[in-house]
Amino acid sequence: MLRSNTEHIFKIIQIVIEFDNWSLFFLFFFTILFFIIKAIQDFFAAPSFEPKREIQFIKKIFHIQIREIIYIFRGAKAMESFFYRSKMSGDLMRYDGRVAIVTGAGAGLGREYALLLAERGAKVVVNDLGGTNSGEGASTRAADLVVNEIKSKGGIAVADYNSVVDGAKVVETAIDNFGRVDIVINNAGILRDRSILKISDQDWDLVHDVHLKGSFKVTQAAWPHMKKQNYGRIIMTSSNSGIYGNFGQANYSAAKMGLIGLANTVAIEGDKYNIHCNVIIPTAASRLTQGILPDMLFDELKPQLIAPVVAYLCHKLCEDNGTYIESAAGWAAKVHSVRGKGCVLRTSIEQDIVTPEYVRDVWSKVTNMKDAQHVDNIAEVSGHLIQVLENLQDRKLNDFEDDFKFSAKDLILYALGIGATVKDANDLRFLYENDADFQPIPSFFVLPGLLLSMSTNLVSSALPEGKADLTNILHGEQYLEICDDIPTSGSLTSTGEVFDVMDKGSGAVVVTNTNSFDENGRLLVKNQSSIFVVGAGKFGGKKNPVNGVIPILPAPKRSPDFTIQYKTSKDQAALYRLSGDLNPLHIDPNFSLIAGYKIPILHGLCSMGFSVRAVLAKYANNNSSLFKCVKVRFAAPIIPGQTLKIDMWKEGKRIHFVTSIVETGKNVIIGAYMDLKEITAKL
Ligand SMILES: CCCCCCC[C@@H](O)CC(=O)SCCNC(=O)CCNC(=O)[C@H](O)C(C)(C)COP(=O)(O)OP(=O)(O)OC[C@H]1O[C@@H](n2cnc3c(N)ncnc32)[C@H](O)[C@@H]1OP(=O)(O)O
Repeated sequence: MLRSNTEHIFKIIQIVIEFDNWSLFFLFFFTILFFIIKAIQDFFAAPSFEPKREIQFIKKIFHIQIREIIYIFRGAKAMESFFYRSKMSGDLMRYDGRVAIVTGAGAGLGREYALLLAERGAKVVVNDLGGTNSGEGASTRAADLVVNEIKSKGGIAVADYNSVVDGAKVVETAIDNFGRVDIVINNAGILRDRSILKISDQDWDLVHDVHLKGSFKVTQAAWPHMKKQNYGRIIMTSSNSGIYGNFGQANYSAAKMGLIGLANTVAIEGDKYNIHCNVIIPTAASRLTQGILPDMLFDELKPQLIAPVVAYLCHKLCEDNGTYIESAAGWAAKVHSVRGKGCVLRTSIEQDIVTPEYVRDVWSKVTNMKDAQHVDNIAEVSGHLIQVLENLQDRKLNDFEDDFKFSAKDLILYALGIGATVKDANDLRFLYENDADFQPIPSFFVLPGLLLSMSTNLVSSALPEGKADLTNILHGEQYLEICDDIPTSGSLTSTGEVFDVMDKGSGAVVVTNTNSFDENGRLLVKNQSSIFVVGAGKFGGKKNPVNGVIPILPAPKRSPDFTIQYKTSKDQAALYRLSGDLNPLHIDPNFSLIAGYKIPILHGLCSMGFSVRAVLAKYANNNSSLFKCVKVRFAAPIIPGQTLKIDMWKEGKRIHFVTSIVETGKNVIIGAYMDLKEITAKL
């Protein structure tokens, strides 16, 4: 028994040494360990018996365990080889019955492609002119060596010494020797590196002939055969020198980029005949890259690490068509172009001029790649242009986006900015975050829309000529609608668009629409702002608004139902601006002079906030949740410190109001109304 156990242990060691899959080995090792521990446990748990029988029992146990260990390890070994076979060879990709032409196959990448395909059953035409790197001379040696190598390994290959420019002859070699052609790998290439000034016509032509024309000619000659057999796999070889440019390689870069263009169309034309054309963008150590790449990189760029990628692209299993694959050093990735969202350069379908100044003003939008996307085909390009025109017709111009975060502190600061005061006990709910009814004053939500307009070129993007800037813009009108329950803190995302542009002679009126959504995508707020751009009129635009611009409404003719007065403070604008509208027009005397005002004027939205407070206090018991919407026109400027008189008329759930200045009697807000969900005032 001892002898047989020793044999068994040797057997186990031998099996373990042969293990390739160590994770599998450890799995089984621990299974066995578990068995042994279990057996020992069972033994000690068993009732006591005579010592002799005990020794017998231990021997028996060990004998059985060792036999079992062998069975288990043998099982593991069998599984290991099964895994190995199925991973490495079980579904071995073969090319039996396929005929492949590999151009420039005398060395480097081409040689590796030829060897790999031949090893896996393809009959290979090893094309190589046998010239130098720069395309001089010719020799049969390079192709012959590769053919001999293939044959010595039992493969089938034939040499072809034609220039790829004579593509028909290359393909003839395939047909004469093997009767068909299934795979074309356009790999032949030369270099004639010179900086742009020094490139001769010959440098240009030769490089283009070998890379671009050669690929075209071989592909064209193979085409009828592939079409007839309803099968073909074509590879074009491009280069990062083409995609990114490389100093001294203008000729080569142009040809390599040309190959991508060639592949794009060949892929489209071949699709219905099951002829696929893909592009490989290799970085490989070859005679073309020797001396160009750093040594450390050069050593790792083994062509045999790229060949399997190309072999896969050439296999019937590969469904890609028109794909560009970059590969190097045992790494591969798909490459494709993307296009930015872009920017419409006209304000309406009627406007048929685009000025360089306008392009300058929106350049950051033209070049913004934030939402860049891949375009699949040329039909998508035309489809997109049609969409642009339809949007222009519907007056949907460019989209703008902005984020707006707010907390209780912002609500309180805003409330103070529009005159809420702790002197009025009813205002505490707007000023104290621990108040049981703490809530925002609804007009706070004009801010996301306004700040989007101020932080982007939304308004100036609408004007065909001349910019809108802080020296010539005035807030003309505002509409605000609250669409859902409003929170006391959160983060909103606002999207904005220019909705209308009017030419009022003395100025242009740009109407913007902004929608603000909460973190869950819920639409909370709609804003529509009309910005009066002084001096930007007379551009030949239309005068009247389009449908959808919310009109102002005249107040009823009778005397007001109710009036409230609020005195603004001299610091009103200084306080209000801290809510975000930092326009210097409202605080900087020098700036206001430039804008045409003797002293800084109050923010329009600040006076609107005062007016909303008045209506809310009178008709909604200061309950913001009853607010639906408000519309105002800013008819004249207000100086901080002036007293506002808000006259109100109740018409159902609509409260019309006009705001005027007590000291001058001048109307500053006209055509205004606020809609409530219900009225709480007892009249
Ligand atoms: C970039 C990001 C965006 C930034 C947003 C804003 C940032 C803020 O910091 C800016 C502000 O808060 S500015 C302060 C608040 N606004 C004001 O004080 C403006 C007061 N209004 C005025 O002075 C004049 O109405 C005035 C000067 C606007 C127009 O007066 P006039 O030139 O005399 O025009 P008028 O002859 O009365 O009318 C000509 C046509 O224009 C229409 N119109 C008049 N006032 C308008 C107004 N406020 N809004 C919209 N349209 C207005 C008239 O209806 C008339 O049109 P039409 O000829 O078709 O009848």
